[in-house]
Amino acid sequence: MSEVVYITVEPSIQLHGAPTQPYWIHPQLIDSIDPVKGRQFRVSDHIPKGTCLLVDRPYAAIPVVDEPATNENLTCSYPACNRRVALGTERFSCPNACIDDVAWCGTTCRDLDQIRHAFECTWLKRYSKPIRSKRGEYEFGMLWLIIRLLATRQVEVQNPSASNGSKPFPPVSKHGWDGINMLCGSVETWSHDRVRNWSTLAKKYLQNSTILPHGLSTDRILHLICQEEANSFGLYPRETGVFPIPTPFVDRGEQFAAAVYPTAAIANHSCLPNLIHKADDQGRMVFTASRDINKGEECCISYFDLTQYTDLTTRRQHLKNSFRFTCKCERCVSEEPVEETSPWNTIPMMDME
Ligand SMILES: C[S@@+](CC[C@H](N)C(=O)[O-])C[C@H]1O[C@@H](n2cnc3c(N)ncnc32)[C@H](O)[C@@H]1O
Repeated sequence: MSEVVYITVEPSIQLHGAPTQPYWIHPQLIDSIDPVKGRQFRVSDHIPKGTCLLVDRPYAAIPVVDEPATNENLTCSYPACNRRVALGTERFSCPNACIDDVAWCGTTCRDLDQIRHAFECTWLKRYSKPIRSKRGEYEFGMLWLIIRLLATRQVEVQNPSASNGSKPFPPVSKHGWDGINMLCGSVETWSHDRVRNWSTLAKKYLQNSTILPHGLSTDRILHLICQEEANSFGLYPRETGVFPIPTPFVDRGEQFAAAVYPTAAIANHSCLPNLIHKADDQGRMVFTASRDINKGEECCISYFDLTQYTDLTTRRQHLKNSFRFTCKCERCVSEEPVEETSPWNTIPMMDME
């Protein structure tokens, strides 16, 4: 077993023109449709290494931490803040004491987040314990992220002008709930067993009710789970996608949150990525060119930690299990074993008549 070396690294490359807006796209980053992969990012001009290409705000995010009351990686629940609520600083928890994972870094964030949190509060109080004990942390996190997607939508419906304030990204992406609707993933994407399990969860815990007044059908909620599972990002303390893998190698660290980003989700995967990605201190997903990118080239991230799955078989197996596609990136294709051709296949067949 290889040994993981934990050291903290500063971003290895300099950001050019790092943006300050909550949402930002480099003017040369364009989107198009690939016949096999669907939506994709390309660049319309040469991009130098180190250029920041995208900053996307999460539509919804959840913390993923053990022992939240004492964990220093807990993030502020107010989506526009999302900063870590470090231990030692004052934390403001829910007045209804829903769950310890919900906390704000100050009373301003807590007050501004009142309407959004009200949507999830009763559900969390009622279902978090039974789901966690019967189904485990993964399924609890998945359902909570769905609740937070629905909560943002609710806020958007109630106050359309305040919801995002960011320009849509034409032509194959939209922002806000419209952007969520465009995410790939459907019941056809996933295995029958997984869909059946999610269907049970959706019926049991996510139905439209007074506890959860979202107005969507159970089928639409099931579709949303399929989309969320195909598109959510884990948030880690260090970058994902640094390649070639440095020696001694540095993994990306322990996951502390999960989030859905409507625009960042357009990026396809490559095992030889030209983008590195990492959430900034406000949970915004930042894409940065890890090398010079040629005009017209596709821009890809890595969906997994490249230090963890290194050979062709384990990389493809991991992507198949987690995302249900066979990776056709240039690295995988170039590492495919050359099929032995029998000499008989190359001899033209004679007409024996
Ligand atoms: C997060 S989405 C990326 C955006 C997606 N192309 C779309 O149309 O919205 C992930 C999906 O894109 C496709 N995809 C991404 N990277 C791929 C790759 N290297 N090879 C084949 N398909 C890929 C797969 O269908 C995968 O389930």
